[in-house]
Amino acid sequence: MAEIVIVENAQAAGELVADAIASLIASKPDAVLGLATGSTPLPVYQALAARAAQLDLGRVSGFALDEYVGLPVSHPESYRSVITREVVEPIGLDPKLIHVPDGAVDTIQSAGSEYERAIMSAGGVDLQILGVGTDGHIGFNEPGSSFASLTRVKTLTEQTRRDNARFFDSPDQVPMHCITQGLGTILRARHLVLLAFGEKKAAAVAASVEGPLTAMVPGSAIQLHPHATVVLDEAAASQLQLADYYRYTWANKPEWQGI
Ligand SMILES: N[C@@H]1[C@@H](O)[C@H](O)[C@@H](COP(=O)(O)O)O[C@@H]1O
Repeated sequence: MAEIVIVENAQAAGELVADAIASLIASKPDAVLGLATGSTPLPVYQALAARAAQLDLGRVSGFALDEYVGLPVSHPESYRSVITREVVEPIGLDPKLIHVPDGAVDTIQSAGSEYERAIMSAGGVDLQILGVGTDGHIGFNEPGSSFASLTRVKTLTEQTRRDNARFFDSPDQVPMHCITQGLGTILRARHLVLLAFGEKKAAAVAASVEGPLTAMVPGSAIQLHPHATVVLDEAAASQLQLADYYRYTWANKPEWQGI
């Protein structure tokens, strides 16, 4: 089972995950980070930006989870733009080392396999940051996604398009298709760190962490991973049956052990 850490708030979660990333970079200056979009990982990026001056980031590379298909990269809500604005610039990563799947329609047939090759040739992802959708999706792997899936095109559910409509002028501007790392791609990363905050994620978190392994809940794939950490606030943890056990385990964890 994943290690579940329940913290006071999103800011504390951001600090905790930034600590893990900082120690990864200290021991491996060419670390490969798996980057997620969405509002959830923002406290991690903010905490990293705050300590960027103490980190040697020149060789750190990154791979985003997903991208919309058919949205020009110059669009402010393309994930390429979001990653540049919220991750690369504030933290000061080298833009040449940051990869986002290519959502251009004319090359979409080969974009998935090219992305898989790029991840492999970088040596694989060391630490993958993940959020979770209200329907349990990770990346853009909607319910029904195979646990063995690799980077490919998916059709977004109505629920995901509604959830993401807040970033667009109207819901029908949210693209219908995306290209996303598969669950199989995500499971190859050496450490998964899934974050979730707020009551509206509580059901997806409980299903992912304690529910049965099922393609109906893509987040449940993390149960297959040998090193997965789930960082939650109280509201997101509110439907977990074993919450007291997770608190007890964390409180008694040796100080020298990170996440
Ligand atoms: N593709 C992204 C996911 O990677 C993200 O986890 C999810 C949740 O977003 P938020 O963190 O804003 O709740 O939204 C999008 O669908």
